[in-house]
Amino acid sequence: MADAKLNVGFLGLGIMGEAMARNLLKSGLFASVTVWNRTLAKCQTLVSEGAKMAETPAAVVSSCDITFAMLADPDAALAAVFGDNGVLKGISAGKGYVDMSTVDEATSTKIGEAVTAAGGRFVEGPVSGSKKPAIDGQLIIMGAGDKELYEQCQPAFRVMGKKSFYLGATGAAARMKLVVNMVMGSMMGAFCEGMALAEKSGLEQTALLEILGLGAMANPMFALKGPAIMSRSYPPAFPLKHQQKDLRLALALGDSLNQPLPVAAAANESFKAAKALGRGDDDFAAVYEATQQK
Ligand SMILES: NC(=O)C1=CN([C@@H]2O[C@H](COP(=O)(O)OP(=O)(O)OC[C@H]3O[C@@H](n4cnc5c(N)ncnc54)[C@H](OP(=O)(O)O)[C@@H]3O)[C@@H](O)[C@H]2O)C=CC1
Ligand SMILES: O=CCCC(=O)O
Repeated sequence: MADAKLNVGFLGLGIMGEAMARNLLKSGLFASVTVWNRTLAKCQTLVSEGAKMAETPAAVVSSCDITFAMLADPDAALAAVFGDNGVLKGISAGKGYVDMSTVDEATSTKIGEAVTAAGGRFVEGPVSGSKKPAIDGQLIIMGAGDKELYEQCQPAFRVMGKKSFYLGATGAAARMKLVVNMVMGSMMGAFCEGMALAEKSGLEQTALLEILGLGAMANPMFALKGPAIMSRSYPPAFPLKHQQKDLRLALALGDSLNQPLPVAAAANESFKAAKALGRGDDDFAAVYEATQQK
């Protein structure tokens, strides 16, 4: 992307995608930024800020050199590529497709093989960091797949993130992201149980937060989510349904390798319970609600 300005596209304008696409737009590095979202009305804000809009993934890809995607889950990622007027209908020789959604290796591999069979190039690029890091362009990007495309994406990755890692062949970044989010979900599950036990045993949750924050377990997630848990108010930054999806996919990876994952399996049960309570669209800190069931 160093020479002539490229036309870039973005599929999926949810919590993360809208912020990431906005940063591409604001950077001024690209000749154009063309966006698509399944619910097309959600494109309007970015269009009012200077983005172009296309009515299908195929139309985005055919008008862009590189298209990024940030979609909910494996079903969404596959639908955008293989569906009617999907990515495959717009791919041609040399075009790049970079899927930044959190999906499993099988999904990513299927997409990568189809894109390359059509003459395109493929990188998977899932991210760590939530709504605020996405807004601030401070995501951590895990890349794998076509190394040349990964290098060509560096200017875009620097706009969206603070650091990117090239991890190897397609699948490596998907696996890394699932491992990272398995640890995160397990930590959040344990943290919420601690908050619940503190409260039930007559301790101040604020005191627990302060004590945890001063010791070896201090971390930004407890500091950020602790107050939300105390107020039992969970505006979504990372929707709980996506955290449960990531635990489910990580457990499936563990199954396929005979890797015991008892802590993650228990955390997954808590997230499933919270989802059953109707908390799927709340922030993943709402797993606390599963600890409040009688
Ligand atoms: N939020 C976070 O903190 C982080 C999220 N992630 C991952 O990033 C991805 C996006 O997350 P986030 O932005 O929070 O999610 P949102 O739920 O806010 O957005 C999901 C996006 O996927 C689209 N979508 C859902 N189903 C389909 C489908 N069948 N076909 C096409 N498009 C579909 C939605 O379109 P529509 O508007 O029409 O519903 C929307 O654009 C997920 O994989 C998530 O795990 C990774 C890091 C952090
Ligand atoms: O996949 C979501 C990750 C959220 C985070 O890293 O804070």
